Amino acid sequence: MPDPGLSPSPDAPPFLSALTSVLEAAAREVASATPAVEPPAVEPAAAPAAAPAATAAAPAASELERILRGPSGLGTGGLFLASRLPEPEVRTDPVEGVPVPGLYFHPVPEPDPVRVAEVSRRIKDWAVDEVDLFPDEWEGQFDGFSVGRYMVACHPDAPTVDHLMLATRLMVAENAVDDCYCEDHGGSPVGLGSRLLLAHTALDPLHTTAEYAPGWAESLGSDAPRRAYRSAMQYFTEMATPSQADRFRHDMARLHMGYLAEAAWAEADHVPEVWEYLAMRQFNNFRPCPTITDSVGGYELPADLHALPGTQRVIALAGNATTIVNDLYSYTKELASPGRHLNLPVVISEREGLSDQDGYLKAVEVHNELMHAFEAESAALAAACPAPPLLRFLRGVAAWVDGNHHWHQTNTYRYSLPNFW
Ligand SMILES: CC(C)=CCC/C(C)=C(\C)COP(=O)(O)OP(=O)(O)O
Ligand SMILES: [Mg+2]
Repeated sequence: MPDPGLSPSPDAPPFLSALTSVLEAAAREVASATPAVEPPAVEPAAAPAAAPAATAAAPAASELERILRGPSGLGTGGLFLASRLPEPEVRTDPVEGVPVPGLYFHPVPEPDPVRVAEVSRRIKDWAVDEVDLFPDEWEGQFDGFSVGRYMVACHPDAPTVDHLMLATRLMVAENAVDDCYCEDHGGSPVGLGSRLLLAHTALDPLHTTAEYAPGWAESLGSDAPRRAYRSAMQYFTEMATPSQADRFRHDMARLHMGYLAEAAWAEADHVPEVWEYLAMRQFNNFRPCPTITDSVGGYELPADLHALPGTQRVIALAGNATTIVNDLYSYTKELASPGRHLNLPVVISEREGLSDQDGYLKAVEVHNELMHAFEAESAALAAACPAPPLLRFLRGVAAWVDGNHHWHQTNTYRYSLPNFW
């Protein structure tokens, strides 16, 4: 059974080692349960059997064999890339920025500087020449975001820079919508629903009559966020499968719903209950970034495996952990911004009568509990359904979680820690 590129580094955290040992055990089981001869290169597309529920017991060997094969039939050959990718050069020099004391995270090496430089060059060209993203006075903030470094750190298995650019354009476009529609670059809760819905049609197109279609099409070029969404989505749909594009649209609708809840509370100057805030932050969330890890990796997690309740829970837990990381590293930036910017430490302090410091420290504990739950559930899912595309997807989500922390910790242009220790 070829290793689908899942062998973790010797110092991999226990969670990843567990994933790998599950894959090796599954490989042994399938090898012992199946003849040594090579299966036919292309099998007639069989009617997809119901995907096995993520249960404590591993699926039967025949079912396991079907799952391990992944998607088959015409046109699926390209979904399985060479299992060994060249190891990118990584630097071990010390990085700027210190981690939040007490935070549970996995350090990652500094991303490959050659890839970082190429992605940074290409994304700047795209932003300036293709979508006219920002006025000159915002160029420093664009550069300071270091999106090239962010995406190379979060997608270590991307086979090419073209694949990395899929994630990078979307990340920039998503932040442009957040900054310009919701936050401090002209954002406002007033009328946000209308702006977000019209921008969403750049991802999820309007299907209408010949008379009204031109007005809609022209609107997609009317502001930088919509130009960015339109272009980034065009590039994405050219390389992703229709199922992956549909998954992404669903995740972006979740994101936009989260923005609307946050705006409703801002408009009323309301501080939600802690659980209400956590619910909002599960939607106003990095989720649309890790869930494209398969598209950026050049393979596909089949829709039936993505839809498993176990997969959905793992994705939600990972997204929640990554987004609370942002709350913790952006805390001082948000305290300094106009008005009251809600984040988990602020809401805990306000709702539970704790000092700023104690509210922050409790938010760290909430993050750690989410991270442990993510890793435990991911390992359980891998054991219940050890299909190579799912195992690779789970590893990709874990890599995104780790790269996201690395970027937040080391982006000292954008973030700094409170003096609570
Ligand atoms: C890239 C993406 C999908 C973003 C989703 C929502 C979002 C902007 C965040 C999760 C980051 O939160 P926040 O608005 O607090 O950003 P900063 O703290 O200003 O970095
Ligand atoms: Mg923030």
